[in-house]
Parts: sequence; structure tokens; C-alpha cells
Amino acid sequence: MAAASPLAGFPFLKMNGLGNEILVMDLRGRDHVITPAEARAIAADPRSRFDQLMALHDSPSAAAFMRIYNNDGSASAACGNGTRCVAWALGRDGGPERVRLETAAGALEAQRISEARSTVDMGPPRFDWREIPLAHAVADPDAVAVDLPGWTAPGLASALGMGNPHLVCFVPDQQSYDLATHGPALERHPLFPQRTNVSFAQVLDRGHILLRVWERGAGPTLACGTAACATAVAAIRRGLADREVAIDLPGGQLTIAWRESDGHVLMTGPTELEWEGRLPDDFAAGPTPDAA
Ligand SMILES: N[C@@H](CCC[C@H](N)C(=O)O)C(=O)O
Repeated sequence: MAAASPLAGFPFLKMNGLGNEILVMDLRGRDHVITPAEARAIAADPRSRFDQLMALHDSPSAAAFMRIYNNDGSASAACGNGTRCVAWALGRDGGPERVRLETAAGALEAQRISEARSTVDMGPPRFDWREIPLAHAVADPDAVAVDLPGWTAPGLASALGMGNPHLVCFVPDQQSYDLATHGPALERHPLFPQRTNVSFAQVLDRGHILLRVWERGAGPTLACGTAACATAVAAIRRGLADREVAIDLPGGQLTIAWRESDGHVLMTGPTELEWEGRLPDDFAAGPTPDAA
């Protein structure tokens, strides 16, 4: 008889940040590291469906170390909406208002500013090609050549990192670009060896941007916090936006501030607990191949 999975019956919080579907599983005090196949099996069940799974592990220097999984089983070192959800989860029932969290990309500070709203210091944006990462150095990360219909000039896209890779395409009308058509191709743009998140941004004015995102490893989502941060930073570098900007995504609005004093990006927005559940008692991950 096969041994029961350590995840059988394991509790989770089903949350969302602006409709970005987040699952939080607290594995602190345990040795188990969720495998890509397990992540895909969890995402495949409608009761535990997610865009991103935030798995909390012990950390010697923070409240938790977060392993972040996309629903295709691939890993990310950053997730803005998921980090707000984790801050809410750790702060509920009289928990701390401020919490330090770690990811593979470094430490983040999150603060609850009301019952369902928090701000996360997402750290500094990365422009060095090795840190984004890009396949090679580029003359100007704000002038990436992208093959999109209707673009008459190259240089309308920016490449940058927020702990994870982002390609931000500034377009005159974001509705005229079909995510399902252009997202998968741009996610695998040859400049990005680890694939990339893809944003279509339309600047309305210096304080307001419309955004739609095709997420690496998850496809089209209602919101992506790190993409909102990357878009705000790219717009500010182009001289198109002020240091604080409202980003409207299909799921709602995030406020992004790029602080001058230390270059950190602050993301503020809501979170929502949808339900608390448990994985099935007979949970098992199928032998599906890992994501590319
Ligand atoms: N939805 C997230 C981003 C999640 C990770 C991303 N898909 C990646 O692979 O880098 C957010 O809110 O930032």
C-alpha cells in the first residue's frame, strides 16, 4: 500500500488579492517541500484552485520563508498579491500588524493598514540583466524589441525584475491586445531565459495606468502585484508617471509608490479570505511532468 502523502488532509486558506487566486498553506514546523506535481494536483481541484500557492516554511530571521508556486508547478521568487494575503493570514486573530517575510529573492516587510488592506515593501526593482534575469546584457532595458501587431517603433517595452522577471509593453489601447494570443509568445521571449510575466499598460495620466497581465506559469489573471510594481517603475523611468500611481487591473486597483529615499517599491491593496479548507484525505499527486 502506498504511504499517505504528508499533504493528505492538510489545511489551507483560499484567498484572493484583487481576484488573483491565492492559496496559503502553513508548513512551518514540517520538513515537507511541495513538489511541482503536488502543486499542479492541488491547483487542479476546484476546491483548492489557485493562480499562486504561498507555502510558508520556517525561517531563522523572519516570520516565514515563502515558497511560491504558479499553477503550472513552476516556482517564482516574488508574488505581490500573495504576500499581502500571507500578511493578512499571519496577522489575523491578534497576530502582528507588521511582519517580515523571506523569499528566494530576499526579505520583504508587510504592514496591515486596515482589516483587509495592507502595504508591502517589495524592495528595489532590478535592472541588471543578470538579476532580472535576461539572456544577455542589453543596451537599454527600456527599449526592448517586441514583435506586436500595430507597433511601428521598437522600444516601447521595458524589461525589469521585482524578484521575478517582467516585460512591460506600453500600448495606446490595452484592450486591443489579446492576452491569449500575445501572452504565451511573449512569456517565452528569447531575452528571458526563465520566461517572463507580460504586461500591457496604457498610461491614462501621470497618476493612473490601466494594466492587464499574462502571468508566467499561470496565464491571464485578474491582477498581478509585481507586474503593477514593474509597470509603475517603468512608467516613472520613462517620465510618464509620478512617483505614486494608481494601477487599475481587471480585479481592482493597487497603489504603487516608488520611494525616492531608498528606491524601494511600496504596494498597497486589498485581500480577501474566501474559505478555509483541507486537501482530500486521499490526496496524491499524479506523475505529471514538471513545467518547462
Ligand atoms: N500574481 C503574482 C505574481 C506571481 C508570480 C509570477 N507568475 C511569476 O512566475 O513570476 C503577483 O501578485 O505578483
